[in-house]
Amino acid sequence: MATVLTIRGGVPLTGQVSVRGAKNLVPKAMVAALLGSDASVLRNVPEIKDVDVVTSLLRLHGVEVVKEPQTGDLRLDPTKVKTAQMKDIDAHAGDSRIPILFCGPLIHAIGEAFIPDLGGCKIGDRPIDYHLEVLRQFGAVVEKREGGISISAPKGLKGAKLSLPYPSVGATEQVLLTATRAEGITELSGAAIEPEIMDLIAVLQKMGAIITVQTDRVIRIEGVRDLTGFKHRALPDRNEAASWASAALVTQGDIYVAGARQGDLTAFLNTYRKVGGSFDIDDNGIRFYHTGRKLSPLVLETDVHPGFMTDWQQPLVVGLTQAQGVSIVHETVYENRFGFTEALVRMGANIQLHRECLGSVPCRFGQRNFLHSAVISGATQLKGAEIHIPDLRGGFSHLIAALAATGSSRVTGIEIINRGYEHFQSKLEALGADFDVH
Ligand SMILES: CC(=O)N[C@H]1[C@@H](OP(=O)(O)OP(=O)(O)OC[C@H]2O[C@@H](n3ccc(=O)[nH]c3=O)[C@H](O)[C@@H]2O)O[C@H](CO)[C@@H](O)[C@@H]1O
Ligand SMILES: C=C(OP(=O)(O)O)C(=O)O
Repeated sequence: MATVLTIRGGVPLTGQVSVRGAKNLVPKAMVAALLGSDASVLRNVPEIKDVDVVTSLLRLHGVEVVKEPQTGDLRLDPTKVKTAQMKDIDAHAGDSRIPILFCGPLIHAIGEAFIPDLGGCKIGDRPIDYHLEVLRQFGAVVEKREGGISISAPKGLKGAKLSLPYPSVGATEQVLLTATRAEGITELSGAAIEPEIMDLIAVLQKMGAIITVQTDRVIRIEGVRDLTGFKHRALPDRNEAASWASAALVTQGDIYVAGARQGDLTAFLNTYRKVGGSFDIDDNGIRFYHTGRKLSPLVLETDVHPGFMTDWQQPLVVGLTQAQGVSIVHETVYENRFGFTEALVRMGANIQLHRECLGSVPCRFGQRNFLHSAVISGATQLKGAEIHIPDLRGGFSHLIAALAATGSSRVTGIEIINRGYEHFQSKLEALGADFDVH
């Protein structure tokens, strides 16, 4: 029987939550452990589904993954790494996007990799052409097979001069994880430079890698033969922090997010201030709150770092339904990230989607028939509805809309939220949300 969350809206969320290691770093640092000749220790690991998926995939490859009972730290020992059974790997098809990052590390460790079809949020086509192209340039041979791909490098992996057509986070990580132990020098231009990527570079440097981040999105990696294990504390989850910030705005609440770091959230904080949200920063976290004054509409474009992160867009759009006037949001990272607004419209929001680029950030989707710009007119009173959660951030957005709405909402599909929000039900409870689960 599917779990149903019944939410009675209208209660401002107030109190404190903590964010731990970032969903967009932790599973990748776990994959990096495969490159070491001895065990690694990763701290600040959240209990989220993507960590479980990668734990399982690593174990299938003979990596010992042990969680310290006291601290929750993960100890990852790759010394007995081996080829996994294809059928066991395929059981993880559709679970997450991380398996594609196993390619380089597994080829270095055992000469081959079988990768299941990827999962992750359905917010666009999400092809892996950049990943496969860079891997081929390192000398890998990729074969499509039923349920995934097989990949090997009969002549070894060799450094290469690479260029990404778009600063893809995953493809940049693919290059980092492959180049560190490839023979010779790799130069990547058009790289993504998100804070999670910088943290992965920190992990790899601790392992013995030589990586230089140059100006203008160029990263240079000098391949080394061997790497050791690492000890690392994962950077906090800035996307979860931004989600709770939007929850405070939407429910007229006041939430202290322990662990949130200003430096990772600069673009978000600027936007939050412009819309009329307030925040106080201290050494341990950030307090986000609604001031009681009217919210202001704004024009917003998502972008790669250091721009406004696409994963912040969906929760903030709910905030914009509560602003007085017309806001415009141009999504330039994913072609199909506004599907979640359908439920908001059913709840009473006034949102129109457009195929045109309503903004000035160069965008790949303009002439291609994608509803990737939104016009939001507010403020509108949201009312409870039946909701089925479509994806991670869209789902969180639906939850906070339901928490702000009059009446009650019946929400299904909440398992998706566990992919990126640790213990979200107990956090909601701690913030005073009125809901039950059956
Ligand atoms: C687990 C993880 O870290 N997920 C994050 C990561 O996803 P992910 O790494 O999948 O996102 P990318 O940065 O690769 O994707 C950005 C854009 O590039 C396109 N693309 C990407 C690869 C490719 O081979 N071909 C291609 O066309 C995608 O379809 C998308 O339009 O970065 C995104 C952008 O900050 C975030 O929203 C996700 O939360
Ligand atoms: C799009 C997201 O994640 P993933 O890449 O794991 O699907 C997200 O975290 O919002």
